[in-house]
Formats: sequence, structure tokens, C-alpha cells
Amino acid sequence: MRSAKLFQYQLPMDSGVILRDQRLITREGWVVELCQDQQLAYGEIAPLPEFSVETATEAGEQAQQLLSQWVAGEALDLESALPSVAFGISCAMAELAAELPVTGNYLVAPLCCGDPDDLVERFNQMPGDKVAKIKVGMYEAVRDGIVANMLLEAIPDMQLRLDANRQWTPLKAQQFAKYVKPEHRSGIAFLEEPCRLPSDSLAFAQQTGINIAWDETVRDAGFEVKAEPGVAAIIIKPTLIGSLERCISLIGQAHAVGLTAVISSSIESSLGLNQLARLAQWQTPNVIPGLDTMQLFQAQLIQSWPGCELPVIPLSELDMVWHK
Ligand SMILES: O=C(O)CCC(=O)c1ccccc1C(=O)O
Ligand SMILES: [Mg+2]
Repeated sequence: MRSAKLFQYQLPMDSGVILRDQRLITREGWVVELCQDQQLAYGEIAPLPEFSVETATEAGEQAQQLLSQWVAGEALDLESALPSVAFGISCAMAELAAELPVTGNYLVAPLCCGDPDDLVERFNQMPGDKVAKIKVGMYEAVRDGIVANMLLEAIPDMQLRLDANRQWTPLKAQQFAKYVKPEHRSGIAFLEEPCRLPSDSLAFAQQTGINIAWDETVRDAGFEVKAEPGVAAIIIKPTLIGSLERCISLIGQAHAVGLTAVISSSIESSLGLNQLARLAQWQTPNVIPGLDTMQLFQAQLIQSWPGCELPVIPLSELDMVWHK
């Protein structure tokens, strides 16, 4: 016997969460509950404004159709479903089938704003490798170069991830690189998407010896996982990519050609973030995931994130919008 429910959630965000051109005041999404033989399983469907192709409304409608099919015992075509819907439903199904292991990797790469004392403090409270991430490309490229260089000098045993989100022209990317001393470049694990064009990012990596990672490019039509000089990693944001199967397939392809795969958040609630930590521990066990996004919220959802003291909104407080 099967039944399913869909709940709607809205969570207040910290002031100052900006996505591209838009301030994100509340995070909205859906919680899927699957029930089979008295077993319950959950998944989160949360398209990210400015990043997802689908809206929350579209995702909610498609989720209802697919969940109806699931209740009726039909096979689901998650490959052609909207990415956030495919991810949320496949997570719930994997949880129900006990395929998604319960242990997670909660050692996230701290998102840091460039203060070395701050970062030293966070590393002191963390076991394991020192890996941090900073966003670049928002201010002067030269300033970004100086900050990256300073951090690498201050914490020599750190691996730094940088993320430019395609913000630089080739010239600006060069200005950045000029300020990162050649001996510090190997301390950069990778720089995500320095330029608007992937071909410019690739040329940058080869000219500067700074490794890059694909993030936006992974979601571009026709993307193929391949080893190229200067490319170290691919970033997997499951809410933007699709089903668990699709994510696992990409991770497998990356590993097969010697690339690192990094599971990363699309600002899911603590519910989805926990599942991403479990996916990371399962499929990328030796890689620190990019999941340091709980700090952007003012509340958690259903399950708490380890060490996070924000209030937790229980399932009983959400509106159930659909059930079958
Ligand atoms: O990757 C991480 O460490 C955190 C997540 C993150 O940076 C992010 C989250 C949502 C949307 C875009 C991005 C991004 O990679 O710029
Ligand atoms: Mg990115």
C-alpha cells in the first residue's frame, strides 16, 4: 500500500542573501512524504530563484502528477522531470528503499569572506583537511587576487576553492592571477568558472597554472564530462541537475576520467542539506562538500543540521497542499 503527501514550506532567510540580481527574503519549496507499508520517507523540492529553470509553482504541479503515478504503482520518468522535482522525489524513493545511507559528511568547506582570523578560528573547530571557499568576481579582480594570496600565505596548509560564477572577462581573470604568487597557485584547489565562456576559462587555467572547476557549465546543453588540462573538478548541485541517478552517473563519469566531483548546495533547507551530506558521504567520501549554507537561514526544517542552533519548524506546522 502506497500513499504520498506534499507539504509547502517557507523559511525566513538572513538579511542580505543575494542571488544574482535578487534578494532572497524567504526560501520556498515543497516537502515530499512517501509512505509504503507504514514506512515514511522524505525529500525536498526547492527550485532556486535565478538559478533553476522551473518555478516553485511549476515544480509543485509536476510533483503532484509524479506522486500520483507513484501511488498508482507506475514507473516514474525522472529523467525528463524538472531537475528539482527529480531530485526531491528520487531522494525520498532512495530513502524509502534504504539506498541513501544515513551517515553524512558534515565537514563542509567554510564559505569565508576573506578574514584569515575568522578562517583560522573555524578550522580550529574542525577536524580533517583545511578546505575553504571564497566568492570572487563581485568587486575588483585585483582585490580578489590580493585576498586569495593573503589567505594562502596566512594558512599554508589550506586548499582554497574560489568561485567567480563567470563574472570575469579574460583580462580581469588575468588581473586576478597576477596577484596570486606562482608558489601559492597550487594552494588553489580550483577556481569555479572564471569567465563567461568556458573556452576562456580553459585558456585561463592553462596560461596561469590555476586549476578550474565547472559548475554552470555542467548544466549547459551538450556538456560532457572529460579530462582537460587545467580542469580539476565538477560541481554537482543536485537541485539544479536532477535525479539522484543522474547525479551519481555524473560523479561516476568524473571519477572515471580523474576529476574530483564536489556535491554542493543550492540553498536547500536543513532537510535537503542533510540528504546532500549523506549523498556526499556515500558517493564522494574523500571530498569535502560545498554545503556551508545553513548560515543563510533563520530557521531549520524538520531535521536539524549538526551544530546548528536555529529553531526547527516541524512537519506538523507545514501546510499539506496535496495527498493521495
Ligand atoms: O558551493 C558551495 O560551497 C556553496 C553553494 C554556492 O556557492 C552556491 C549556492 C547556490 C547557488 C550558487 C552557488 C554558487 O556556486 O555560486
Ligand atoms: Mg559556482
